[in-house]
Amino acid sequence: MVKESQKIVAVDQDIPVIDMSLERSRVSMQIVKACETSFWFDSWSSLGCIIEKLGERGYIDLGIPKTATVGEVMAMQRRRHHRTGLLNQIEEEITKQRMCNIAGERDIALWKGEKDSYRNKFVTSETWRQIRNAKPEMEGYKGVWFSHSTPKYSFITWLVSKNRMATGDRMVLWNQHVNTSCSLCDEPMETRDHLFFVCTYSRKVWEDIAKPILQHRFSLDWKDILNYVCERDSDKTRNFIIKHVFQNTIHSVWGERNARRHGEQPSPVGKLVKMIDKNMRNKLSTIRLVNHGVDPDVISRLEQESINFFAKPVLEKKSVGSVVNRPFGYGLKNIGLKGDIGEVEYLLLHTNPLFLSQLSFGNDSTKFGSAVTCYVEAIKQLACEILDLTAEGLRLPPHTFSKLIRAVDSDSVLRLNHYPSSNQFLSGAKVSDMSVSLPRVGFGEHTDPQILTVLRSNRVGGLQVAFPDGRWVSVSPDPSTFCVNVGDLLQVMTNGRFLSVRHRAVTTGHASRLSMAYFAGPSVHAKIGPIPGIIPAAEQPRLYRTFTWADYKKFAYSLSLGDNRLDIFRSCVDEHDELGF
Ligand SMILES: O=C(O)CCC(=O)C(=O)O
Ligand SMILES: [Fe+2]
Repeated sequence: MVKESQKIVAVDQDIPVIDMSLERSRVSMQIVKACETSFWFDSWSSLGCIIEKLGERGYIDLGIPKTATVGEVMAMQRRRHHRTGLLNQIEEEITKQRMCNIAGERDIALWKGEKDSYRNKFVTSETWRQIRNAKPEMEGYKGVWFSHSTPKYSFITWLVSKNRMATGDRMVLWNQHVNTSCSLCDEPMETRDHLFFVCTYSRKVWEDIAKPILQHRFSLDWKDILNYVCERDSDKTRNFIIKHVFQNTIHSVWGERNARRHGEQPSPVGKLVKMIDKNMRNKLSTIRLVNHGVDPDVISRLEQESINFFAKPVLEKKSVGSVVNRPFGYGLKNIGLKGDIGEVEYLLLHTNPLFLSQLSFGNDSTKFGSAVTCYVEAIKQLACEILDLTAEGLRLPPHTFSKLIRAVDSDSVLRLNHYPSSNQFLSGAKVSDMSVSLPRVGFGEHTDPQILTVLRSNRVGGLQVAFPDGRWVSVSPDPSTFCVNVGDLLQVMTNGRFLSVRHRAVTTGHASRLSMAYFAGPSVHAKIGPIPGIIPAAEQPRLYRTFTWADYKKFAYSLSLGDNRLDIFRSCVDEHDELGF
């Protein structure tokens, strides 16, 4: 039983290791009945753990071996009289248990929960609460620890909020001759509250970054800022952005301060602002949409139709594409025209109503067609809402982006991807031939070309997103939400303020995965380039030249899936084309 409770603590490597011999008496498991219960190490009586009361000497004093169970002691032990009261008390407990006559019964493990209640169900969170030593909540902890925070930023913010950084006022306590002045502005005493965000340098950084977000709540006072950052905002995205920007600024200002102390060249305010802005954009290249308002029926209808479709024989599936030109229609393993291969089959559909009306899905034509149409209509609406919010955030006219999607000749597409389970693997390998737990490439690494992608998958995971530091991070599957990815065109139009996100899908074959990706694109004739309102005149050069979506597509077809398709559109000179926005 003791081993059992130790195992529980060791399950998750992220949970700190806890010495159960110290915690056992307070914690987890109580044994009310006896034959597998350790006499010494389980808490079977009102005295708690006997080993903790007597120590190892107790084996001799009581004449009971270390490995004895309560059941064995009940059966064998004859009552003895001792000189010490505690030993006699234990003898009494043994007698009491014997009178209950439980020796031969099986154990029932009860887990100690809140308010000292016991139940036979194990709940990790309750056990964790029992074994941890809860300290009072730290002031401002909500601004320090939050989900999806960047650990290195949270860590520094934690130290700063506890005022534990080696600022001038603290260093002078250890060494009177230390230079206490602020390395950023030469103020004679560098304190936490001065460095963040009163100093002329960090104040400018904070103003540039945070004023547009915080507006009338903008402040330079450390306490005010921390309080505001900890407030709950009903808008979760805004909440996240504020916290992240706050932490990122602290991290960057501290980095700049250290660099200067160590004799490095000062960075101008603009450089730091750009860096923080870029980090933020990287964080937001993929977002998850919850409470999106799309009718679940519309989603499940298309999901069911897709399942039915992919269950058909390959020849039948291929016939769907017979009336349309490549790349539309059914695809099996081959992605694009350059030999990219994945463990996937898909159906690529143009969302133009005329195109959809030309498709034939055999007997199920009307049902499939109407499921696709309803889904596309709902997701297009959602994509436009997101794009309008994006335009608002960038202080651009409201429909700057969405009007491209709403255009009658918008080139938006829908791809239904099916990653089969191991017994359906497309390569023809038998289950026994391969290790199903080794992830295989389902859809190779790439960025999505269009403006925005709205992606939904079933309960099976597989989507991974590349982080700037090179890590691949798995996106947990949640069929009730959508993942929204920034596409190449949005990167161009925002002159790199948003970055298209590199992602891929892997498949282990444990279960069949279905994803539905709506790619919101403009008309093929649309001119794409950085939107004039977004280029802050002298500070940031125009990163891309103007091109049409047709130009991009033509070029993209000549490349492999993972190639960078934007490099050739990078501008060398500062152009001033008429974009018509
Ligand atoms: O299936 C997925 O999760 C990703 C698919 C994808 O990236 C795509 O279709 O472009
Ligand atoms: Fe994609």
